[in-house]
Amino acid sequence: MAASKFVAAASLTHCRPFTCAAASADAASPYGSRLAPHPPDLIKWVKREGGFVHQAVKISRDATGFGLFASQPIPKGSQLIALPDHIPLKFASGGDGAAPSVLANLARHVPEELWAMKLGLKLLQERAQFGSFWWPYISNLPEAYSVPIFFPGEDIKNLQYAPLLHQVNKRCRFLLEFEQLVKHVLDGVETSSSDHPFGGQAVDASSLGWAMSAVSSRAFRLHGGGSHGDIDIPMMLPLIDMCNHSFNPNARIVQEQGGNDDMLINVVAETAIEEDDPLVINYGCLNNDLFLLDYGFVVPSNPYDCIELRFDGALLDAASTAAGVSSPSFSSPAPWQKEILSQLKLDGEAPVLKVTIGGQEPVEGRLLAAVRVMLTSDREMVEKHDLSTLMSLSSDSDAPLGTATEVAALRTVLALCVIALGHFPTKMMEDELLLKKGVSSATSELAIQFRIQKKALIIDAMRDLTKRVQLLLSKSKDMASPPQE
Ligand SMILES: C[S@@+](CC[C@H](N)C(=O)[O-])C[C@H]1O[C@@H](n2cnc3c(N)ncnc32)[C@H](O)[C@@H]1O
Repeated sequence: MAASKFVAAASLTHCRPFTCAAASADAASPYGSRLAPHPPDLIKWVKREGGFVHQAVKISRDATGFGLFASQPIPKGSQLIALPDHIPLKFASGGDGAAPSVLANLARHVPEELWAMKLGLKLLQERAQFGSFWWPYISNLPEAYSVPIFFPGEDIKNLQYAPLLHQVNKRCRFLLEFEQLVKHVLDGVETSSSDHPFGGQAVDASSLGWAMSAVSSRAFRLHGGGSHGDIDIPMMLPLIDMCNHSFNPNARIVQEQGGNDDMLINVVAETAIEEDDPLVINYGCLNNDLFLLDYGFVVPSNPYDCIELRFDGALLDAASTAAGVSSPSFSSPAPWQKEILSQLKLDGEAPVLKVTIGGQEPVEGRLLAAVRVMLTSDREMVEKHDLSTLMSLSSDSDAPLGTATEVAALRTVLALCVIALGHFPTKMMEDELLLKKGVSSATSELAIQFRIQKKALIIDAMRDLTKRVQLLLSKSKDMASPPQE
């Protein structure tokens, strides 16, 4: 109706549009552009609002966009940043202490695993509102994110790794469905009404995706404090979220209970920091799937990266046969073997069939134990060991069920690795050549880096397992041959 269109147009003058401010694309760092072309100084804002920022902390451009750096040496243990309770952006934060009902209603439809979307709704609301307390912070947020939900379809395919493709598709589907739901709910709210959470603006999958990515790449889950007790509350921490990630951090977040049940959030120097060093914190011991999905980057040689496989009798029979086992029986375990598989949660009620290769161990303990147990008929020998021994690959020459079984088990896992590598349409050398020649976009580069890292970790696991097999074989040969005179 014309009348309501007029109202909508009028009300939009009171809200900030979701279309981004024109910011120049930055070739060195395509994700460096911010929502506002010239956002206010975040350090000054935090100080003005009662926070503390160490005099040597500065914000500078780097390859990731921006980061925090030390402008002079900082001694270990120094307080770097402190944020009082009213600065973090939380879902329930707002004038009256409770989320407005339309927003709360929308948030109820967000599944727990996509918690970032819930806080994202609050972020969008504050982004839309002229005069928002958090605008100095929000205007400093990146305009775009390098997470795979924004990859062109070709680069999603270029990831070549089914578990991640599944997650990306799930998130994209959710955003498209949620867009419809938001539209439906907002249809029932007058655009000029103060109940409208986005100042009368329509919200589409793209702005929802922007908000979800802003939160997933920058929010921290910290103790709520006060009435929230020990519950982890996701919150966006202005300025603190300018710290980039490292598994060797020189800073960390520490929470402190202030007066009136308020929570003070501090960043403290964990080591002495040299002049010009970046201030880095550990985002968590995550695999590259999560780093890419939530943060839009890949950690090279990530010690927590792994590949997922499904524990499947037919797949394991094929791997075992390829490894030279004459008649493997993964598809038809004996009752006593089935019992152990159930204890490993690989059979029985509500099994967890996802197993991993790589990461902290070359092969997940549950998979190793299952393969060992399935490749022996010696029930008595198996029953001499507890589950943790069967799951462990502690020393190079451990063979709890005997050398022959151990060699067959490790070769079966090696064959699984070969099968997993075969699922990637390109070889690692081809990928490396592509990167060397130069690819056309940052998203293609990220997708190729991601799949190179997956292949590299499989190859590392294969090297480790091969070494173990060789050691076992040489040890058993030594024992078989009589000592030389
Ligand atoms: C919490 S923000 C850190 C500040 C961010 N660099 C900026 O420009 O606003 C997290 C984002 O920084 C980038 N980032 C952080 N650590 C990184 C790292 N080790 N390697 C590459 N990118 C990183 C990623 O884009 C990530 O989503």
